[in-house]
Amino acid sequence: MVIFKEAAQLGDFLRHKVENNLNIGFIPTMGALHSGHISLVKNAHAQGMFTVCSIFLNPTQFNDKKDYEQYPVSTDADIEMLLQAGCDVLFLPSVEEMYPGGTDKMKTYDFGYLDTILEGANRPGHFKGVGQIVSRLLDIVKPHTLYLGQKDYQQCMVIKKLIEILGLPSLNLVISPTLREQDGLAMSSRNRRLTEPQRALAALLYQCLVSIQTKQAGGNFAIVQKECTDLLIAKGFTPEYVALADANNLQLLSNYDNSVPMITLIAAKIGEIRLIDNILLQ
Ligand SMILES: Nc1ncnc2c1ncn2[C@@H]1O[C@H](COP(=O)(O)OP(=O)(O)OP(=O)(O)O)[C@@H](O)[C@H]1O
Ligand SMILES: CC(C)(CO)[C@@H](O)C(=O)[O-]
Ligand code: BAL
Repeated sequence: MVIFKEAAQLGDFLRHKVENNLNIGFIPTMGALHSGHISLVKNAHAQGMFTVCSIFLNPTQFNDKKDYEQYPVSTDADIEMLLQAGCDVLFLPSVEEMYPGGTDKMKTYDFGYLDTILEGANRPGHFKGVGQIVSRLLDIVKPHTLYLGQKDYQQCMVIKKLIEILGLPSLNLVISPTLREQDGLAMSSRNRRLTEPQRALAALLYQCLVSIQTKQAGGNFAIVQKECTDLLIAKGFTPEYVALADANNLQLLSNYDNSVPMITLIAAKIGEIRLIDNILLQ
């Protein structure tokens, strides 16, 4: 695996690979890698991509300074995992490399409705920062296929819109299923910050999602939503949302509606750690 810290060098290297008929598969991450990230790398590798992963803790997408400062970092272990997974290139830039004119100088994108609900409403400025960094990364890496995880479902929709705004119709987007721990907790870098008692409770998010799915037949979402919210609060969580939406466009639904594909999404804090999860209803 080749490691690059400079955008221009990586760009030159990848241009050469494309001239030699390789397809670039790109997996952007913020590091502290786990098996969920590695599943994306392995997927790209299995699809015959020349596989590029980036690790960059992007300051502009953190609305909470403490969350940024305490985000787990484990670069040596990350490199080892990427090597094992068959990753071809790791891009490991500095903040200066990604924001050469400073973080204020970057172009921003308007994601409209998507930025006003759920993660957008609860993390002001978050998607603006995601748009800034993903547009910069796409410009450097110029991938054929971009690999993202369903755990960040709203982010996937925002990036889909970004791809439209940037006018990149040939860029293929692959969204991979959420990898979970044995008790159902979605794998997440932030899980590392959970204390043992917090970790023991954390699978409650997934259990709530499953109960929202199970109770859909003839059910009343408002009742199930309240049950989940009350249960989360009783167990010491601070829920931010327990939502049901049209999976095509994230229009929020006040009740189950079998005429559209549905997704249920939760965000809740346990102590200082903010966790999100979702499942598509079947
Ligand atoms: N459990 C998972 N299964 C599959 N893909 C995942 C999983 N967790 C994260 N990803 C995907 O990996 C990519 C990089 O995510 P990121 O580096 O933010 O990790 P993360 O675990 O989501 O971190 P955190 O939840 O703490 O923000 C994103 O596309 C994300 O959706
Ligand atoms: C897409 C991303 C790498 C942009 O910083 C980040 O939001 C993430 O890891 O999901
Ligand atoms: N995993 C999405 C990026 C973030 O939480 O900032």
